[in-house]
Amino acid sequence: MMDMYPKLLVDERGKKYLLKKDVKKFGTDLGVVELEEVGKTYYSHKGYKFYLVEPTMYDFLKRMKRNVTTLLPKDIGFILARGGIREGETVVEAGVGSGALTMYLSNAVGKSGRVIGYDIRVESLKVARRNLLMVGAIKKGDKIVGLDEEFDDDVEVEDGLFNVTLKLGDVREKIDEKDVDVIVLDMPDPWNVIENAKKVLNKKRGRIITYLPYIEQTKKVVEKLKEEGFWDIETYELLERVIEISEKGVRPSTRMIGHTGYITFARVPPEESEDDSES
Ligand SMILES: C[S@@+](CC[C@H](N)C(=O)[O-])C[C@H]1O[C@@H](n2cnc3c(N)ncnc32)[C@H](O)[C@@H]1O
Repeated sequence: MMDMYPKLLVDERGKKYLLKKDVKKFGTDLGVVELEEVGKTYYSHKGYKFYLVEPTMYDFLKRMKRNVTTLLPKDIGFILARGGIREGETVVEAGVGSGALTMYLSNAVGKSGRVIGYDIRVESLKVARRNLLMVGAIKKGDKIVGLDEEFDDDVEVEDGLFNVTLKLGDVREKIDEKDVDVIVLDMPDPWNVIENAKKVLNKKRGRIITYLPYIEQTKKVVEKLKEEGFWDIETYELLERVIEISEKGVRPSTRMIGHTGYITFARVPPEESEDDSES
């Protein structure tokens, strides 16, 4: 994983730096550190302590390039858990944005599953492609379907999952995949996707998940889901509080994120059975 930035340098204050694998010397305001093996403690020329370790996916999420608002861990985690997204499933996602959610979807469905990420913006797809390449969700040289462009990648992850396909496309018009287990929509007008979603979702376990910043949008999507017979519909908003623990005492941080989005979950209706005789 994360072959391009396989090193995470952490100073005594907890400040973190993602470093390229060939970096052997790094300068900070706490001095210059000579770096060798990952998994060791080093000291700068000023005597400050540093850890050199592997970054987690969370470290990468916090520092990756982005050109749209990305989902936060609290919402990503709940989408995976309440959505019941598991190994082997086929997930369609739109829009991919910078690929924050895509990274975690890729991990959840594993080697035997796949994630197909749509976006209508080439710039979003290119940023997502780069991020996903670095975490081994896509392979060096992989193209974006629908975009006639070759990529000359300088990153190669050997043991990635390689289970994500990126597509330039509007899911309001068409979803190419069939027998889809989960559709996740982080886009402004998901109600325009519900009819397409209903056609391609697996009737045994197909689910849809939408993420929207406004309650008016959420009401509109829920009304459309009901109209199309979707069931097990639930909407959530999650609040996160960081707890500060110090000598003086323990209390929630005085600052918190006020609002991110409303997350709605629903299941597709099964087909009518052919035998409609009453027993
Ligand atoms: C807020 S961003 C998604 C962020 C993403 N969830 C992440 O965590 O990085 C919304 C994205 O939806 C894309 N989008 C909007 N309408 C779309 C549509 N009809 N089909 C596909 N993508 C769409 C936009 O181009 C934009 O990149």
